[in-house]
Amino acid sequence: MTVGDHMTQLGSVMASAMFIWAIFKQWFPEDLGNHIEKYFQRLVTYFYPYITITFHEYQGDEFERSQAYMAIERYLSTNSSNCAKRLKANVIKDCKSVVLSMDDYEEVIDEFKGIKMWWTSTKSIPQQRAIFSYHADDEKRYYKLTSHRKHRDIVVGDYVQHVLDEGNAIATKTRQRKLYTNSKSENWYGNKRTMWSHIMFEHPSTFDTLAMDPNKKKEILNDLLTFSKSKDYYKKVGKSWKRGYLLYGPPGTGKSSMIAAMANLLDYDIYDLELTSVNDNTDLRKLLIDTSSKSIIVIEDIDCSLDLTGQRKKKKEDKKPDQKDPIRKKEKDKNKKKTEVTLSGLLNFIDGLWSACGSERLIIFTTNHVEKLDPALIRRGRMDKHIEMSYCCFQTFKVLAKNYLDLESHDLFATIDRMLGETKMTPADVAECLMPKSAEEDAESCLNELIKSLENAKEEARLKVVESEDNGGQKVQECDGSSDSEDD
Ligand SMILES: Nc1ncnc2c1ncn2[C@@H]1O[C@H](COP(=O)(O)OP(=O)(O)OP(=O)(O)O)[C@@H](O)[C@H]1O
Repeated sequence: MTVGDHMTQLGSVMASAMFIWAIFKQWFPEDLGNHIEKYFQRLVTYFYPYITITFHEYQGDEFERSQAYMAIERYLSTNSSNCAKRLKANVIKDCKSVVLSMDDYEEVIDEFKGIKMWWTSTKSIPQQRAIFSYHADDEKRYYKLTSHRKHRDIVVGDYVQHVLDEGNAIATKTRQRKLYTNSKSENWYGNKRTMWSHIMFEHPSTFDTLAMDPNKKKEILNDLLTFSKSKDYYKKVGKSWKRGYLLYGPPGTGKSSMIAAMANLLDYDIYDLELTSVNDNTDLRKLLIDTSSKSIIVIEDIDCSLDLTGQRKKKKEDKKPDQKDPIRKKEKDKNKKKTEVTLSGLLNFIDGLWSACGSERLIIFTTNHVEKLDPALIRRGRMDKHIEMSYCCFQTFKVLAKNYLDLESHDLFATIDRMLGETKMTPADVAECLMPKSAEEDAESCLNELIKSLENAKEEARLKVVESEDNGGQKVQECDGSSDSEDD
């Protein structure tokens, strides 16, 4: 008879005993019943020849999924999915591959140094669950490892460590990066797991495809690589291992493309934090705690997300009546209603005590209006590196021409170089011109289209200047006129 058979028999004997006890318990006084139950449990433990260890998905009040649970999940998916009969399938990578894991209450057997280990995946459902308030997220999952008591040292020491190491190694090999976004605070319920939702992150932008000044690009690349290798350095200087980047520049200059390239370079997840969906500072902290290491937390268009812009300056401005500008007042009121996250809450999020949870993290703000931001928000130490993404220059154009047309040189390049110096066009607009619109369109016609667009942009800019000069002149005349009338 195998250990498994013994275990099954013992299990059923004990289950029967428990059942009988449950029937008779009601006939005993409560105190006596509890006493008997306690000693009965001890007796069972004494004779039970196995040890069991449970690994819970969430431990105590922690927000994060247990690292051990996740490592075991990966280990069992890889090593035991062949023998499990009931499996859960997770489809990943655009439905191209499937990862199998044990279904609830499924059992598999693993072998280590000739010793059998039984793994069961189980879940507990809250006892006082009300039928209407019950939600799948309230279930608490755990893995149960059972083995013979005589191998206790090997099981607790070597085997558990082996499973965790293997699980972590699998994670590194099969890691699929994710793009998270936060759901509205009102929709968080159950066991804290609904704060972030995600999709697989598969953005093609890299530092090779990113069009910008090559020296600036190299500097950013080196900065990122140095950061990712500086765990010990950060520890030595007593700083938490994170770095802040401020990306600013007009729309269409590649701020989002830069973030994607950073994530691809460092193999990090992205948390796209929508501040307007966060109720208050407490919720902001909860979100932060629920992010993982090796990640980028992005707040795009920080100037629009919140009424955080130049709060100190704002105090002075507040004295100016908003009645003069009803649209601005309306906008401000709308922002106030949207969220109660404050500047100090956000500063805490970036470098307060809670920000030290997790490590190897980038925090990135993007804005189209850097001048509007409160200096406290972007001072060095918070936003360590300020990166300006600017209009297309010739160097930028050359990268785009290589990406879009496979061209490294052309007779028209000289004209484009001169024209880019004379007018402002974003890389997004240049890229649009360079993209062939039909199979017949060749590289030269794309370059000609770009030249035409540049001419148009130059003409539009010239007309704007003339118009504003005219308006300026008119205003001066009006002023002169009014002073004349006063004199009169
Ligand atoms: N510097 C760049 N290098 C390569 N491609 C770029 C660059 N800038 C813009 N593009 C192209 O233009 C598109 C829009 O750029 P992107 O979204 O990165 O700009 P953005 O600055 O984030 O704009 P917004 O401020 O409106 O979000 C991208 O999909 C990309 O194809």
